[in-house]
Amino acid sequence: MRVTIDSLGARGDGVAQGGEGPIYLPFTLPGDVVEIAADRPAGHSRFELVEPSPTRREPACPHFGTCGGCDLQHANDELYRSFKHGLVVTALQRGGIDAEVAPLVACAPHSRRRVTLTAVRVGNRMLLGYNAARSNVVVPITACPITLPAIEAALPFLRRLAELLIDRKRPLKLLVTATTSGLDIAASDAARLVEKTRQRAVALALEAGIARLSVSGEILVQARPPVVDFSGVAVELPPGAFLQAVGSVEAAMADLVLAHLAGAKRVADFFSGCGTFSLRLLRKSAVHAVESEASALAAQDRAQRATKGLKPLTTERRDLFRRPVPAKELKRFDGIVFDPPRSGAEGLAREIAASGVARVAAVSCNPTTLARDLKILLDGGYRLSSITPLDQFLWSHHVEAVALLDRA
Ligand SMILES: C[S@@+](CC[C@H](N)C(=O)[O-])C[C@H]1O[C@@H](n2cnc3c(N)ncnc32)[C@H](O)[C@@H]1O
Repeated sequence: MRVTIDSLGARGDGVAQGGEGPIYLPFTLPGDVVEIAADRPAGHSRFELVEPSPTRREPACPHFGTCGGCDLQHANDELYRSFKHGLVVTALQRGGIDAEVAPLVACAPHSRRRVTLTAVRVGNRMLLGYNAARSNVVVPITACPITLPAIEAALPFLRRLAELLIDRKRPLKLLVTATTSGLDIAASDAARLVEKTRQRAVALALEAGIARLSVSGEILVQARPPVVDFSGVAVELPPGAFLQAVGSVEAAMADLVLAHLAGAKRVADFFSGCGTFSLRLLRKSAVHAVESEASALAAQDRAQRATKGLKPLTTERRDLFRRPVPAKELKRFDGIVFDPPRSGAEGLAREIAASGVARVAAVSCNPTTLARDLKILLDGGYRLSSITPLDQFLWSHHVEAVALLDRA
């Protein structure tokens, strides 16, 4: 069957209309004409590109098409950016919200400061890379044009490190973060380390000049504390702690949040992590930071104490899904920022809606749960003053957004 791709689906696959409903074809673009051959031998592509769309361009990476990390390297910038913008527009429409969406804040290639690599042993070979799309198969990589050059250059070292740490029975994960003091590597699902392996891993890490190596939360070696800079406030990252993936996009998110909450005297930062927003807000507002990870709260507390001229910070360890802060306790704040995991912050949004706090900034990595939470706030009397999509996961189908609200 010959079809023309007419749109992109939410996961970045091309969509064509077949007789029995939509057909999703990975790595195709609107305007592509493809021949679908369902009777091809197993393992072969189910379709052939007959006529390429004018929106195609040469992918930047040799692994594009097999590696599952990127969905859309073959799309030109205009199509790619309108796809990401459209993800937020569609989520708002489906959530019953009528709002204008600001242009996408884009990120450049070679800007990602954090990646998670997977290593597996296949026979005598050790493969280090990313999973293929929707699969457990690891595609070994020799390049990764989304990451900062420091991470790409470390791939040979990371392969040698994985050889030492890998457990034969399960995939090893390496969370690699480029900090201002060097690479921070947090390994998980590693083999049980005997003393000799431990020493070899430490020697290898020191020789490669990395800042810190930790395995399953235990620091094996720290040559220098891994530090990130939140607009002039230096924070020492706990092993494995959350960090926004691209520094420039994090700064753009923070600019939006800070401009909206300017003038607030007491701000609550929910799902605060290591203080991405709270530490920046502290230049002008007192902040109460709430988060489930004690190490992340301790990191921002230390950073606040070590930095001159900041307003007071209080921290609270709390499970905000099980125990959202009640509306009556929120009334002591005049600004709120919340930045939950993908599942969103439904319970907290209900409390905020009932609180009457003047200004709210909602940050999200999932447009669908964001739309649900925004609807709760709008129904509770808030007005949406802007919503901005931001791209931290270049060439993927993921998009972040910052929504700014005040009382109507
Ligand atoms: C998307 S991150 C945002 C962190 C921070 N705002 C930032 O920009 O770096 C979500 C944060 O929520 C925290 N978290 C996850 N589940 C939580 C829960 N049930 N209660 C409170 N915090 C939680 C995570 O530890 C993580 O730091």
